[in-house]
Amino acid sequence: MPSREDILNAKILVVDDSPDNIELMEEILREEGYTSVSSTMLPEQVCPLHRQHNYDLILLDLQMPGLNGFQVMKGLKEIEQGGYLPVLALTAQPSFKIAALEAGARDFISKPFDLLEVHKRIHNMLEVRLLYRELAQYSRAQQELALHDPLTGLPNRRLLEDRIETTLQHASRNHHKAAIMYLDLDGFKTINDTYGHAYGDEVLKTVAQRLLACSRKEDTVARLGGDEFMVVLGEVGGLADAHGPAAKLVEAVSEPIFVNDLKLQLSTSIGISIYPDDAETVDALISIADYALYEAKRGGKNRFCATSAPAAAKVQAPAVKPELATPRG
Ligand SMILES: Nc1nc2c(ncn2[C@@H]2O[C@H](COP(=O)(O)OP(=O)(O)OP(=O)(O)O)[C@@H](O)[C@H]2O)c(=O)[nH]1
Repeated sequence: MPSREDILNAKILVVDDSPDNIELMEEILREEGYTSVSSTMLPEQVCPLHRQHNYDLILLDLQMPGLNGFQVMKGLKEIEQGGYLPVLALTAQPSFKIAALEAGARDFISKPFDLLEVHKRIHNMLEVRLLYRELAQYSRAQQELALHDPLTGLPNRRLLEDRIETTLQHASRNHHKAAIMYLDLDGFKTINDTYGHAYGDEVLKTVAQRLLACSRKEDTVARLGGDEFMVVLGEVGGLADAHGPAAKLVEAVSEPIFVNDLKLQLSTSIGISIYPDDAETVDALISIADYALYEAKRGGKNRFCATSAPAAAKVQAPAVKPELATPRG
C-alpha cells in the first residue's frame, strides 16, 4: 500500500486555460502538502509532458480552446498502453461528467471546487495509481524471476530455448550458421563437498560472470541448472568459427577463483553443435551438444569437443589436468 509520503510526493500536472484556476488548484495542493505539482495552460503540451514526466495524476480541465479535455485524453490513451489513464477531469458542466468517465477519466471534480471533495478524490486517485504501479513492478519482477536463474541472474532453460529458437530463425533468414555450446564444470561436486554449498554458489556466480565477459552482447549465456551452462553464438560461418570462442571459455573457467581466503581452481568441458549442419531443431541441437560434451568429458575434461554422430567424435583441444583447490598464497 502506498504510504502518505509516497502520495504527497506523487507527480501532479494541472491543466487549465485559466491562470486563476491554475493558481487556485496549485495553492490547494501545496497547502495539503503535495510536493511535486506543475501546470500548463497549453492542452497540446499535455501528451509530450506526460511522455517525459510520467505523471501520477493529471488534473484536466475539459473545456479549453484549441484541444479540449476529451481530445487530450485520446492522446494520453496512446501513451498509457497499460490502460490506466491518470486523469481527474475538472468540469463545471454536469453533463460532461459521465462523458469524461466514458472517455477514460478515472474520476471528476466539479467546479466551483468543494475543498473536501477535491482532497478526497485526489488522494483516492493517487492511492489507486500508485498501487497500480506497484502491481505492475511486482508483475515485471515475477516475470523476470520465471525466466532467470536467481543465483547468477542468467537466463534459465525456458528463456534459453526461446533465445535459441530466435537465433535459428535469424540464422536461417540470413543464410549463416549458429553454434550451441553446452558447458558442464569439471570437479564442481568436490568443491561443494570440500568447502560447502556457499563456496560452490560463489564459484557458479564467478563462472557466470566470466562466461558473460567472454561473450559478445548478441550471444546468449544461460544456466541450465546445477553446474551446467550454455553459450549460443548467433552468427558463425561454421564449426571452425566456434573453436576460438570455445577455447576462450575453457581458458576463462580454468583461471583461479578466489572465494574469501581460498584460491579454488576448476575447469569446464564443452560440447558444440552447429545449426544447420548438425540439426535444425532446438532439441536436436541441444542433445547433439550434450553428446559432444560427454565425449569431451570422456576425452579427459577441460576441453571442447564437436561431434555430429557417436562414431565421428573428435576432441578439439589438448587436455590440461584440472587442479581442484589450493590454499591462497
Ligand atoms: N553450490 C551449488 N551446488 C549445486 C547447485 N546445483 C547443483 N549443485 C551441485 O552441483 C554438483 C554437480 O554434480 P556433477 O556435475 O556430477 O559434479 P562434477 O564434480 O562437476 O562432475 P564432473 O562433471 O564429472 O566433473 C552436484 O553436487 C550438485 O549437488 C547450486 O545451485 N549450488
